Amino acid sequence: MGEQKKTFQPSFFERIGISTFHLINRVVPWFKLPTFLGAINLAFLRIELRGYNLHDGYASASEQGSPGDTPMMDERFQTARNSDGQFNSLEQPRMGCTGMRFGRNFPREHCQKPTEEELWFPNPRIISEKFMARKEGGFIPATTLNLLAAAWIQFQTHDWFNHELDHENEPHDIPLPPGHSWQGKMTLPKTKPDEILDPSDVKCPGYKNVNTAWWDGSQIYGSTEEATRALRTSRPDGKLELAENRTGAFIPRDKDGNPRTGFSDNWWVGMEMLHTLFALEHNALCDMFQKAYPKWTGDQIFDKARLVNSALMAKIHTVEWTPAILAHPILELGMNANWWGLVGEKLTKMLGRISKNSEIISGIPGSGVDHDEIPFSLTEEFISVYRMHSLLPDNIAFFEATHGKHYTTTPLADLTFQNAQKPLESGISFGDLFYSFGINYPGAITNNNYPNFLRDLHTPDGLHRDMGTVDIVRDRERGVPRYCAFRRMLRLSVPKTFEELTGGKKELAEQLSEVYSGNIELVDALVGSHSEPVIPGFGFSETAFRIFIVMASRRLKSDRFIAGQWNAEMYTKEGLHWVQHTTMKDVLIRHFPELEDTLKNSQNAFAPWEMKPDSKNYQGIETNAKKT
Ligand code: HEM
Repeated sequence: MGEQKKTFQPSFFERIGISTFHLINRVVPWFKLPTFLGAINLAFLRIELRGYNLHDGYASASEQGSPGDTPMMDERFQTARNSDGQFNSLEQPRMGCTGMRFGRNFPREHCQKPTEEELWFPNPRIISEKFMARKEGGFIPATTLNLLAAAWIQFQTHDWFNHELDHENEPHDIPLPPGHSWQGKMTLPKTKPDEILDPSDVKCPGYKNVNTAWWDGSQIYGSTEEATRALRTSRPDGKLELAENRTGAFIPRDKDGNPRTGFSDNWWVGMEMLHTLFALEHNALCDMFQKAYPKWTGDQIFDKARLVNSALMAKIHTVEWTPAILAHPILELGMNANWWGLVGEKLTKMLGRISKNSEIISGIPGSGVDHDEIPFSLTEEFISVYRMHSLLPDNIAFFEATHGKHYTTTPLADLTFQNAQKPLESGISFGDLFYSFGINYPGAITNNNYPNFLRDLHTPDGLHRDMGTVDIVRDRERGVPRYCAFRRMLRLSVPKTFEELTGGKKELAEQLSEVYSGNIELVDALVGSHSEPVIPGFGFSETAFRIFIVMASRRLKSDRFIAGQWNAEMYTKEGLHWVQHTTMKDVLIRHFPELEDTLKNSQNAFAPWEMKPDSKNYQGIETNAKKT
């Protein structure tokens, strides 16, 4: 690979910072530095990566539209999120919209459509069997997290992205190696490429995001204005429609039994819980606004409640979920700094922003929008690193929330799609469900930890997929570079041997070498990420983490409603206070007060909750495992 070109030039001061940390990191990696210095190191690393690792999915920025070709017909969207994602950027109103292409973290010439040989070698089904399949009784729990953390990240990804599949043309016919069984042929619809707008799209096709790319709660509000309208009540109260039965409120169903919410694919009990929770939070916000502003119309109430609810989810993700899964003091400081700045939460809550524009001193919200010269989109590589299917356990153990009595343990496979409400039907309440998720472990993101039901998954659209195979095929199909190239372009060291890749795990190195014919350059990004040694406290690889460094802050920094008009004029004083003073724990207790006692000592709602005495008697691996 030749020298990578930068898409933007850091300032003189930033270049000095970057070079200084390069020198320091030759001796000490960032994660071994004292906490404060480590956080500064990450801040400069982020600037460096922004220069190299942001690339538009279009050959021309004109695809982002202009006020001339995409006029704002309704002034409402100056101060409200548009469900199609339009007008977040007033200058380039189609940016981040439903149906816009995914971008790239690597130059497009390095993300080309594979040849048939490249697509199928080594055979993705063999990879799934060798490196993904969970062995019988071999669930590897992530003991620093709870199952809510797994459900949360799927819930968030449903806000951010979804690829469109091509159900009309010939599907992939995945070659099955001799002796490997599957019911019939293993076919998979191809990812639908966008039309060719430029000659470069032939070699590197663009793929569309059918969700808005913004952090706008589209998983609960929908990704079109029409979808949003259909989810609201017919009353002028700004609320989302919820159904009600003796167990409380829940997401209503359409005539075919599908959940009526913004994004209902890949539904299971975890989605049922989080969609319900944040629909309830939206409705609580509506009550608050109606009281504070009795003259507001239903639209005004809805718009502000959505703004606040979306910002709250972004904040919970930034300062709670991320430090839980990347449990390292530098990340704790760094992620808090993304929201509150290095001056910290207390001072920012008390005084507001003390630095007008510095995201480092006072955090990203309100620091000013900056796309780093590349139109905002989420990227193919961002999706690739969120392929975290191994977070899902085989079974979920259910308990009663107040005393902790064990009810039952159910295979997760029996709690998906139409069966997501099964526990509620058997008398387990939402409060019980949250308590149970609070003490169940998710799976660790590592080799051989895919739940087997996902490797034999029948979805309501009639498809039958091995998600291990699919995860590999999708990355290759969409031109995501393989592990070594991926690391090289993220300016990380590249292993020369399989043993170096696995951090000295000989047996794994041998298996990888065998499957990848001794060619380390062929190792898939996902397999390499699952095989490398992890930084202490981290729930996923450093390779994946580099993509997060760039993208986690970008989602905030590009958003007009977060980095831009982050003020009481946009959010109201009550709305801003709601975002800044609410945590995941508060949301849970607001809607399920029975959880208050359990959560009173919890520092982070995504770490295992304190168990009630009766739950401690349960011996299953779901809640009881040797701490790692
Ligand atoms: C019971 C739970 C789940 C089910 C049934 C499920 C199923 C699926 C299916 C069917 C797809 C589309 C596959 C294709 O491309 O043909 C998919 C994609 C994906 N899933 Fe899951 N999944 C689940 C949980 C999760 C979790 C916990 C995560 C963690 C973040 C996750 C992350 C992803 C990602 C990143 C994609 C790619 C989306 C895209 O291509 O745009 N999933 N999943």
